[in-house]
Amino acid sequence: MDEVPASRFDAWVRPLTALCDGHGLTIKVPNRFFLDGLKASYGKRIGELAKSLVGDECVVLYEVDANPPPENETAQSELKESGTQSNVDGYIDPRFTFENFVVGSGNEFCHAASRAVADKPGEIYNPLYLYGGVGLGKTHLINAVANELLQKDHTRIAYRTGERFTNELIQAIRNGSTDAFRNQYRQVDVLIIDDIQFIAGKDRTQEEFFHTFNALYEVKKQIILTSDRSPRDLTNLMERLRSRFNWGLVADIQPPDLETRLAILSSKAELAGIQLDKDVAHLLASRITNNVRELEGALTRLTAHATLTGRMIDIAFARHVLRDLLHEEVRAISIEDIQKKVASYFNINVREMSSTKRSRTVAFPRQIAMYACKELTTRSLPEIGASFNKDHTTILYAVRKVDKMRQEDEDFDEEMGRIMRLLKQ
Ligand SMILES: Nc1ncnc2c1ncn2[C@@H]1O[C@H](COP(=O)(O)OP(=O)(O)OP(=O)(O)O)[C@@H](O)[C@H]1O
Repeated sequence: MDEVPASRFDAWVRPLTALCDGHGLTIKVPNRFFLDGLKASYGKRIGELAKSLVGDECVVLYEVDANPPPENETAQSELKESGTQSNVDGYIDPRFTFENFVVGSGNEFCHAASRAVADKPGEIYNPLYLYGGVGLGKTHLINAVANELLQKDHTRIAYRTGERFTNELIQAIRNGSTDAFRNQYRQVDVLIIDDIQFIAGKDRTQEEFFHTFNALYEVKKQIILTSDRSPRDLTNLMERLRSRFNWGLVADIQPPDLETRLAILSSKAELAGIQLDKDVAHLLASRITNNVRELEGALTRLTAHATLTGRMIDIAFARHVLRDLLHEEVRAISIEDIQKKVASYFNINVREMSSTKRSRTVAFPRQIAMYACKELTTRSLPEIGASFNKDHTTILYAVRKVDKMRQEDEDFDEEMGRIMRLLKQ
């Protein structure tokens, strides 16, 4: 109790009930919302205390209590006050903070840009447009910006997914309440839209968003957007929106390298209050390479299995529990396989794949191989680049070029289909 101020003790510790059975500690919490806040604020410390009380092998399990004690509302109201969620229209996830975001290759630029925006919203990078593949931390970063802003002052934030923005607009049109729809967005200091790609191809939504964008931008309110693609690659997007998305800072997030994946695992394990064996961490980080969400999911699965069966998480256990996930990765096609097969298809020497020759007979098959590597393996652009002796921008260029050709040329698309099937055999 000495470690936590009285108000926070009442809010976060008093509503808990704990049960210790000699191997582990089960903590009952009043609800899911409370659980997220508790883990983010005290998960690490609870894990440490449990170990010092019960022993190093102690596993902490959290359970949502079906019959919570009546005084449990304190934490929610405390969260509302400290995080001033009342200034928020939408849900900001309290778990996603800058403190628990691991910075490494692939995300450092997006991280720095997000930090800068959290420091000076509306002033330097407006809009901030973050894009990149699935599960790489975009949502985490934009929530971190929002959480940071909520700590500092009374910034009013609207947080939406592109899908929800669209659905709300459809609803407003149906109800004849488009004015109210418009107004709610124009009164905020920061507008955050996750997965803005969703509005592409939806003319009315784009039109509405265009006006909201202008209204906020003119009065220097911060706009933050995420997408799975760069503005340039968002087909079916109005040109005037595309150009606006480029007015501020466009930053791409790449899959983390091995070192960063290990650091993320260790941070997530620490937050969950578990000790992860080095070899197991290495097994996961080297096999699950381009999606942090999957990496986190693997860790959660391992922990749950270990807790339920009372087993230690060692390599054999991890291989068994995650056999489907790891097996799939083992079977995955390698870059070398692709280089060999594409070279033989086009009748060129496999060494040309990493040579500097630029003649079309060599350069084009090489670009096709680069494209196939991106499509069929889980390797990141820099990793693919290294296998071709090129940097990641050359790979990106090749991927885009082949993609575009496939869209525009039916015969080529058919041939590419054949090549891809061959590569998968
Ligand atoms: N660098 C990181 N440090 C800590 N956690 C991370 C990091 N990158 C991603 N994560 C975690 O991975 C999970 C997926 O991240 P997030 O939801 O932000 O991905 P995303 O890029 O928004 O994906 P999607 O495009 O599918 O929405 C989250 O739990 C997030 O906390």
